[in-house]
Amino acid sequence: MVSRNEAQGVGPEAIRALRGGLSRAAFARQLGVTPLTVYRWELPEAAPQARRPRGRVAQALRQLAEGGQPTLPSALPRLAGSLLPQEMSPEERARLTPCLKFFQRADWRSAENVLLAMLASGELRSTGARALASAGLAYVYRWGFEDVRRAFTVLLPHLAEADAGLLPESIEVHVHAQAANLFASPDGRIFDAGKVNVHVARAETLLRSANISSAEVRCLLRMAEVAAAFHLGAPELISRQFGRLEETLSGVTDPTMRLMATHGIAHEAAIRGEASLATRRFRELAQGAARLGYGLLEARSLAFLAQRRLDEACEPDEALALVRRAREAAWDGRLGRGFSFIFAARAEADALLRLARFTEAEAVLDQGDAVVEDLAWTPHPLVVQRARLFYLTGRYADMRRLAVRLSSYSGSIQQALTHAYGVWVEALADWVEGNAQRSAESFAAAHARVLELGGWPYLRRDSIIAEVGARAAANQFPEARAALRRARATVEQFPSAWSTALLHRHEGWLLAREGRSREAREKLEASLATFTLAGDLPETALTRRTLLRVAQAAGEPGTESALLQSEEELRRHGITAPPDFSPGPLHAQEAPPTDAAPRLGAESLMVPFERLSVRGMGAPLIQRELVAVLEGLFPGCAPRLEELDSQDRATPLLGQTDIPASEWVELSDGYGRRLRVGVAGPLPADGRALLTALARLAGFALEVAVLRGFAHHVEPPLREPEGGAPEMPGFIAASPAMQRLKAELAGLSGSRATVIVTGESGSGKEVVARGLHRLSARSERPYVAFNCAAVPRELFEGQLFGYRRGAYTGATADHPGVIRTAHGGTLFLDEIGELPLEVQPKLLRFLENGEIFPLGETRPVQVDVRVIAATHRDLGKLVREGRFREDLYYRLQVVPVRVPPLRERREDILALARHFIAQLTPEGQEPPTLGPDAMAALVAHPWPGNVRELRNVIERSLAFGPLPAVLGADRLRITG
Ligand SMILES: Nc1ncnc2c1ncn2[C@@H]1O[C@H](COP(=O)(O)OP(=O)(O)OP(=O)(O)O)[C@@H](O)[C@H]1O
Repeated sequence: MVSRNEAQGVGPEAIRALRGGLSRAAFARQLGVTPLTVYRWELPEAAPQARRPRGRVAQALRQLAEGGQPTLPSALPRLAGSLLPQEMSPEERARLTPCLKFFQRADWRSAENVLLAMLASGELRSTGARALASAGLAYVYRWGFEDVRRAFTVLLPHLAEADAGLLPESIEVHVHAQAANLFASPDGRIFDAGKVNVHVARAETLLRSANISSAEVRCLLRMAEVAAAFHLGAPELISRQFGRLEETLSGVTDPTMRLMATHGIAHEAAIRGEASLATRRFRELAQGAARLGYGLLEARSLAFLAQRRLDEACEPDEALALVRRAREAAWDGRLGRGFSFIFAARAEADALLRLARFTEAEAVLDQGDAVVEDLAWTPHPLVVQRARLFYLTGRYADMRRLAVRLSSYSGSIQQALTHAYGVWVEALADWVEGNAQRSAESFAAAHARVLELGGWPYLRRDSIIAEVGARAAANQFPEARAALRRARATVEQFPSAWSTALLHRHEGWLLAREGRSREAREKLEASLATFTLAGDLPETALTRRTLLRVAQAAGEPGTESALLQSEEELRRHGITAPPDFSPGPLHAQEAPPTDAAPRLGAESLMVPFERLSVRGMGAPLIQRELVAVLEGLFPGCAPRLEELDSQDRATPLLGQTDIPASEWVELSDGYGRRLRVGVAGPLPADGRALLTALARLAGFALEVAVLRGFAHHVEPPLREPEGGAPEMPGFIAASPAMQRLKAELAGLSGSRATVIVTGESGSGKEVVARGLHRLSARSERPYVAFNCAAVPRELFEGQLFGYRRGAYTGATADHPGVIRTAHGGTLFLDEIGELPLEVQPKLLRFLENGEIFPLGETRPVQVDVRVIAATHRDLGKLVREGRFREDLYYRLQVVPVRVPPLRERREDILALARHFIAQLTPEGQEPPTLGPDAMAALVAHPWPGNVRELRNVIERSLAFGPLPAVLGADRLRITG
């Protein structure tokens, strides 16, 4: 205790005793002085920098030291609280630590239950432990359930404790990190960028002074900064903060946090206009979150993926399916509707608008807006869809009201951007009301505003494209041309098939007004084609009407009735949008084409080339475009697309196959698979050349789509090992496909990830598994193969997980089980499709946390094993049939590796044959060489039994009689 004498003088000992368990910084905050001052008080009297408390502070401290009630300063009574236990006890730490596992697995429900139970039971006594538990709970509510307000309620008392300096530094840092994220959260009533900065700064100081090195805390701080920059609507700041976040991420091991941070990074790519990268990232994130069972993040990623795909002009049903999955993952009764729901609503409404399902679209927008209201969020994310709804259904007064709502938005979330959207909606309202000039000015103003703000490619693109049309309508041709150049550059920079189609329409309109009706029609045809293929009913109908009006103005006969039909089509869809804004006279300077025969030659290539070179199209759309273009170019020619295997056997993909094709051209699908496009004759004179040119262009477009990640299935990137292909003795890989596979295996050698190898029976799956083991750091440890098809059901669990003696009748001795046998090494689970259903959850548990429960054992056993599974069956089908658990399926699909059948890689046949001849020739004898007829026979055989069949053929041919010098076809005896 502090002696009266010491207290009188408030010497160093007295100060230290009064400070007790408080950090210097916390103690200093209590007293309203700096930590340096406290430091100086605590120095021995003799030290040159030593100081003593003075004045009212000294008086209050003396009173406190004497056990009396301090009168001044007012913060001091709180010091009494500081004498309660603050530091966590080892027992408390032991109780709290296991919760980390729940966070890492995104098991939010368990984390919530356990933490609530601990807080309610009173087993956590110290302020430190209680604060840490609450910070954990706030984390669960914020990231697991998107319930920011509940998170706040939980954290708030501990923020007061942190302010009062009542928390140990190592725990205070967590409280500030959570607080920073809550103030940065997507809730307009809570968001406060200033407070984010304060809490980040306080956490940073504590990290430094207490020397805490936690990558996870740093990552959380960076996430808070990024979110704050995003809500402020400051793209440049977002990019800068994202750079820092990415740097921090490298040290983070918690898989859930990695996903959360990666989600932010995907967003940043979208904001920067890196469309393909964003699509790829959202797709991967959705898969990663699904594997982890992190419903909310899966839903959010799917919502953004749906929006990305719509931008790429996917069919609306695809987007609706993604939104449906998002709803299932999060909102179908499991979670309240938070921020992410707004984006699911946006994608859903967009898709419904494309299907002309206006009432449903409006209902979805209303649901989304209810969340916007509840969160005091900016209304702009749903604006484009709402404005389109009003435009298509002729609700112009509503459109004006929407513009006012945006322009008068006074919230703090992306205010400037929201106002820019307001200008855009106003411009649209002017447009539909026929005020082209004012509309053009407003679109230009919206565009200028968003350029000033930086980033935000969507509004940039939408406003500049609209300006082209508005300028054209206002007869401002030079301005329209200037806008067109800018619009083209913008679409180049932020590719989107749907936006390109829109730009083509506006450009067509401009050309028509300039009197260049032939070119106008080509643009409009290109636009029409993309909208048609994308299944966008309203835009298709509107574009068709514009096209017909241009044709009519150009004096083309027969357009009257087509126009009537077109109006009827619009009516049928419930579209009341005016024909075109301020139509004005169209000049007909060019004679319309007079014959209906296919127009060939350079000119006729214009539209097809335009259609096939739209940037941002996905691979399926390109394929459909190719067939549609050919249909248009050679009417009645029955175009079709087929895939060819290495034996030239064709599988039809698209188009008509009942009329035999007379012309074929091959192209690649961008992945190296062969396609061919065919048409039935007779073709015009230069038809063949045209077909070839278009096939080449489509092949090129497909390749670009794959490279840019617009293809449907993004294959894993190949990681070339440093210094060329890896050494894998005995693994024959002469074909490009196997070379790629080898490089892929080398890329996987450093990882612990579970790999699933698929491929037909005998194709070499086990060889791949062994190769992977040999390449890995585990190569010196055991490699254990276990065939799931070879073990009787009732013995399965024991064989796999092991058992204690007496665990069941017949268990006469302990058995470690194959998993434990493989400890430190690799376990190859062959025929995983045969795994009994009842064992599947146990294997899943093992894959997730490395724990097994041997039979008869009461505690789990931790094992370090890398699993490589293999199957020749279609696991997806087994899942659909209910014979394989979906969760295990996704867990296994972390890294899929496909071994192609031998017929798809004929370059390997002779290399393998020579390898087997060398291997099977008895020692001391000269291996025979292959005769030319044998080689021809080997290469021609389809090898339904794959490499195993080839090996058997060679083995048989060497087994009978003396070895010949040259192995001829007669000795090979290939059957089947
Ligand atoms: N790339 C290769 N290089 C050398 N040998 C190979 C290669 N691929 C397969 N083999 C040989 O072919 C035979 C069949 O291979 P493996 O057992 O790996 O096929 P699998 O796909 O696992 O078959 P299953 O599905 O029937 O289990 C083995 O004798 C193997 O050594």
